Amino acid sequence: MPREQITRAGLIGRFLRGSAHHFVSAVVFSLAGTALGALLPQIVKVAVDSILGGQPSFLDPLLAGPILGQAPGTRRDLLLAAGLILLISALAWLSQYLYRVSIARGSERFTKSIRDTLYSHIQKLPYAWHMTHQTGEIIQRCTSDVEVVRSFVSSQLLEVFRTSSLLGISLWVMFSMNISISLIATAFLPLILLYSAIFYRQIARRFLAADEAEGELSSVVQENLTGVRVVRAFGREQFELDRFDEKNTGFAKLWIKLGYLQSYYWGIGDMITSLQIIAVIVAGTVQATSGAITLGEFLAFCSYNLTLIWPVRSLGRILSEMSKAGVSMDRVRYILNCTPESDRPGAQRPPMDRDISFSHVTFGYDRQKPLLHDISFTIPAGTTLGILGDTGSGKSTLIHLLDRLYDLPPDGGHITIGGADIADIELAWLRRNIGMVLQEPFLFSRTVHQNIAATHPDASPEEVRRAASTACVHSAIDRFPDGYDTLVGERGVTLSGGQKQRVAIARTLMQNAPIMVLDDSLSAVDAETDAKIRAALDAHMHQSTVILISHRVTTLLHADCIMVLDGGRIAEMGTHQQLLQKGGIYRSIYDLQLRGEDAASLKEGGVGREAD
Ligand SMILES: Nc1ncnc2c1ncn2[C@@H]1O[C@H](COP(=O)(O)OP(=O)(O)OP(=O)(O)O)[C@@H](O)[C@H]1O
Repeated sequence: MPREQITRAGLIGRFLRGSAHHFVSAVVFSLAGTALGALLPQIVKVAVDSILGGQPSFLDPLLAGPILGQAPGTRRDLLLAAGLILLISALAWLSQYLYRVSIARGSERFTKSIRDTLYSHIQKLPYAWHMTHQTGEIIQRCTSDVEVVRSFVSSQLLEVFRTSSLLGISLWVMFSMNISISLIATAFLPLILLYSAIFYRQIARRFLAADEAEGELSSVVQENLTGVRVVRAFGREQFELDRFDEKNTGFAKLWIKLGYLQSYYWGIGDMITSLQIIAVIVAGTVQATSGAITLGEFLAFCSYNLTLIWPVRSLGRILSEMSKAGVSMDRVRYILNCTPESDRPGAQRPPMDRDISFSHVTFGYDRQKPLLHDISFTIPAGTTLGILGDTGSGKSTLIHLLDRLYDLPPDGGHITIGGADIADIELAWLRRNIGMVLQEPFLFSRTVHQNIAATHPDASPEEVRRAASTACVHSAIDRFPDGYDTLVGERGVTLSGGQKQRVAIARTLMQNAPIMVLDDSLSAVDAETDAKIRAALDAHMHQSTVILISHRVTTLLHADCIMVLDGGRIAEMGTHQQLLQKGGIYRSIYDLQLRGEDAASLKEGGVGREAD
C-alpha cells in the first residue's frame, strides 16, 4: 500500500497538536488589541469636536460629573480624553504582552515538535536514502527551513488574521462615518491586493532558487570541514576556497536579485499608497470645509485610513514571506514523505546463532546493472568465512545485503539465517545480532570509553578495558594522558587510523553479537598486530559466526573457508590449503603478497611494532 503523503495543511495541522491552544489565546489577545486600537481615533474625534468644535461630549454624563467634578470644560475634556487614552493604551499593551507570550510558547512547542519528528524520521530512513542525499542539505532542511515554517505559523498566519481583522474593523467604522470618502479609500484596495498577488507568484520561484543555493553552500562547507585532513594533505585549500566562493557568489547574487525585486515592489507599493492617502485627504478636506463632516471626524477618518493602508501593504510582505514558507514547507515535507525502513507484518526474532545462507543472490545498486551475480554459499554457525577479492568486486555489498542496508529485489534470491529469510526478521533484531566493523570506522566526538561502550552505556570500566585488550588497543589508550577519558575529536582525528580501527573493533566486541563482520577492518594495522588481534578475537569469539573481509591473504588464511570474489561472482571457494593447491586467483595473490611481505620485512629490519 502506498504511503500517505503529508500535505502542506497536513504538516501544519499535525504539528499544531499540543500547541493549538496557545495560538487560539494569541488570536483572542490579538483581536482584543485590535479592537482597543480602533477605539483611540474615536476618543480623538470626541475630544477634538468637544474642545475645538464646542460640541457636547457623550462622555459628560458618564464620567465628568462623578469623577472630575465640575472642572472648566476644556480642561475637563482634555483630562477625560488623556485618561481614556492612557487606560486604553495600557489595556492594549497588556493584550500585546499576552499575545506575544502565547505566540512564544505556541511557536516553540510547534518547532520542537517538528524538529523531534524530523530527526526521528531521518533516523529511520534507509541507508540508501542517506547515500543519495547530501548531509548539508538535510541539515539545512532541519534548521533554517524549520525556522521559516515556524515564522510562517507564529508570525505570518497570525499576522494575516490580525491584519484582516484590523481591515474589517477599520472599514466598518469608516463606512459608518462617511460612505463617499470610504468608497474612495477602498477603491485602491483591489489594485494593491492584485499587485501583491502578482508579486507573490514572481517571488516564489526566486526563493526556491535561493534556498537551493543555500543548501549547496552548506554542503560545500560541511564537506570541506569533514574532509579537512584531505584538504590539508593535498594542499587543496585554494581549490576549496574557490569552490566556496563560486557557491557563495551565486547565493549572494540570488539574494541581491531578490532584494531588487522587493525594492521594486515596495517602491511601486509606496506610490500607490501615497495616491490613496492624497485622494482621501482631498475628499476629506472638501467635505470638512463644506461642513459635511466635523474636524474630529476628519482626523479620525485619516487615522482609520492609515490603519487600513498598513494591513493591505503588509499583506504584500506577508504574502511574499508566505511564498518562502511554502518552499520551506515543501522541503520539510519531502523528508517526511520519504518512506522509512519498516518491518514486514509478522516479522520475527529467530535465533541468530545459526547457519547463514546466500541463495542465488543477484543484486545491483542500479537495477539494470547487476553487481553480484547468482551468489550461493553457506556459512555454518560458529565458523569463519574469509572473503578476498579485487576492489569493487562486491565484498562490502554482500555485507550491506546481510545487514539489510539494501534490500534484495523480489527476483534477487534469498539470504537466510537458520532458515529464516532476513526480509522476515525484525530489522532492529537483525542488526543487533550482527556486529559490524566497517571499512572506515566512525567514532563519535566523545571519550574513548563512551565510544567503546556505545552499545552498552552502562558497561563497567573493566568490561570496556577487556574489549579494548581483545582489540589490542588497551596499551595505546593507556598511554594517552587521560586514558579512557580521552576525548576523541570529531571523527576521531586525535587517533591514528589503526587505533581508530581497533577502538571500532572493541566497540563491536561489546555488542557480543552471534554474527561478527570485519570489513577490511585491519587494513590500517601492520601484519603483526593484525595476527595478534585475530588470535585474541578467535579466543573471544569462538562461538560467533565471523565474516572476515580483507585484501591481505595472511589475515584470511586461518578462516574455515575462504571465498574469492571476482567481478561479482564466486571464483573460488575452499580452505587455504585447497585454494593453494587449486593454483587459481587465490594462489597467485598469495604468491604476490608473500613476496611483498618478505621485501617489506627486510626493509623494516625488525622495527618494533605497536604491541598490546
Ligand atoms: N551505495 C552505493 N551506491 C552505488 N554504488 C555503490 C554503492 N556502494 C558501492 N557501490 C559500487 O559497487 C561496487 C562494489 O562496491 P563494494 O564496496 O561492494 O566493493 P568492495 O569489493 O568492497 O571494494 P573494496 O575492496 O574497495 O572495499 C563499486 O563499483 C562501487 O562503486
